Amino acid sequence: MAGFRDREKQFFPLQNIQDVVKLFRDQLTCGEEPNLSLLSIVLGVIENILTVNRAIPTEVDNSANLEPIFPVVELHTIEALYSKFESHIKRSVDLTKFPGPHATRELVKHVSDVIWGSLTRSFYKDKAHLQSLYSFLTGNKLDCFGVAFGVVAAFQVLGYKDVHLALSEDHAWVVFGENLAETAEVTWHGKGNEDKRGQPITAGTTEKSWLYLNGYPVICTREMEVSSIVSGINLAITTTMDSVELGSLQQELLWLLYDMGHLKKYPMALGNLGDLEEITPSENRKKPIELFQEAIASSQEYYNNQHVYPYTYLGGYLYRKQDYNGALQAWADAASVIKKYNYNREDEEIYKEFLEIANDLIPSMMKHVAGENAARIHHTSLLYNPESYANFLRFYDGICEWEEDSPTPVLHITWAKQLVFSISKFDISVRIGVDLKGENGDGDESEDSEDDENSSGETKDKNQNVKEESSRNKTDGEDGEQNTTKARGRVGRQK
Ligand SMILES: FC(F)c1nnc(N2CCN(c3ncnc4sc(CC(F)(F)F)cc34)CC2)s1
Repeated sequence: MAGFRDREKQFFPLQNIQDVVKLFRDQLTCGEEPNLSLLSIVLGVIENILTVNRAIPTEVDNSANLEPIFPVVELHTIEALYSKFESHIKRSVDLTKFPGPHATRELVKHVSDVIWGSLTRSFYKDKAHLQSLYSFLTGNKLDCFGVAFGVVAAFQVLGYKDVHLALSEDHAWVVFGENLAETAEVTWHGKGNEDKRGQPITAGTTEKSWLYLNGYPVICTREMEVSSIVSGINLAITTTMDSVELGSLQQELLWLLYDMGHLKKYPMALGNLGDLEEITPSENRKKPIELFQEAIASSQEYYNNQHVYPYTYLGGYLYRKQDYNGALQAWADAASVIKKYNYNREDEEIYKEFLEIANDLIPSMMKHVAGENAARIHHTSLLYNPESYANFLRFYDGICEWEEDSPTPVLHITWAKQLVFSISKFDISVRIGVDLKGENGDGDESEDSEDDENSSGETKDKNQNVKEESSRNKTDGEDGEQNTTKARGRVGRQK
């Protein structure tokens, strides 16, 4: 049995974060493919101990031992799980019927059936911590992403190099065959949708569909498949508490992958790293805002700017930083992406994202600035800012265009009520386009409003972005736990 080569064995036992980083670095630089099954099992063992099976020593006085709890991961634990996966896959797939170097659709469907067939019938598929092979091997449970990843890891165990993970913002499938020209569903999506496992993903399916990113999904290399399991580490101990150690491990591994260029074409992983940096800034590393902007640039450069999450990552961050003008611009940009799609019943996740922005975040932002008397008096508030108003309108315009020609309606009475509430907070001067201050762009007074127009025909506005540093109240719970300070609703992976 192939099992482990001495090269992996030398890194065990894993006693701390640096040991795990060294194992990953070796796997990513050793010249051969990184071993997806090994790395998924290692992350699953650590995640399980730090979140699910948190053995907090009750009798020990926790306030005394400030040492964070990092589990010691023994070689025999990993070896046992790895060989269980390897033998399960090799025993279930008779390759004599599949001679060629490339996978076939029949074989992809069969491997998907092997993974699928091992899952316990009744488990709550939305639960957290079901994404790794550890969950598959110890609990026979996998979430939607986990099944797709499991198929790809199984093909690596079988010696195939052409089966790779394809990722959208809320679904996963595989590409395979010569030049990765073939696609196949291998997992389910959402609730109450019949799975289409084995079927190709055709142009008809992907066109104007957010779930398939209009044909611009992330096509993973082996190294990007490693990025996907690192990005998929779930820090949640409870809905309000995250593991500090697990977050630190995820952050270190994402920087390792970033430095090696394996996040370059993976906008969501860049956004994930930006979130981690907001919570626990690393010295001498890029700032969150830079990472969110790199995620946007990645989508623009590699995915025809068809991804929405890069803009909502940025919008959420700016909102938390109370840079409300910036947040409105990012959300208007997000709406300018979604307007190119038609909304259908399998797109609920992105619907929830825009619903929260329109009916929760923007209204509470308007309430917040309406109370800022100083900004009101000096007209520096966004309520007097024509650019903010323009972004606000562009946001709603994008959502209306998204709804046009869609088989499923988007807007309903709550959207309309919240629109009326928010729009009424803008000052009459920006809504009717009169510049009450009478100042034009170059600062001198002039009655004639024509002069206020600059070359691009926009009314220049002296308003600066209204920014106040928000003091992020991070309160640590028990030793090694941290209240999640993320203001956004969870999307995509199951929390
Ligand atoms: F837009 C912001 F508010 C977001 N905050 N978290 C967001 N997530 C975080 C995690 N996430 C992801 N992060 C990395 N890779 C992937 S691949 C994928 C689709 C599926 F799960 F494979 F089906 C989801 C996803 C989904 C998007 S968007």
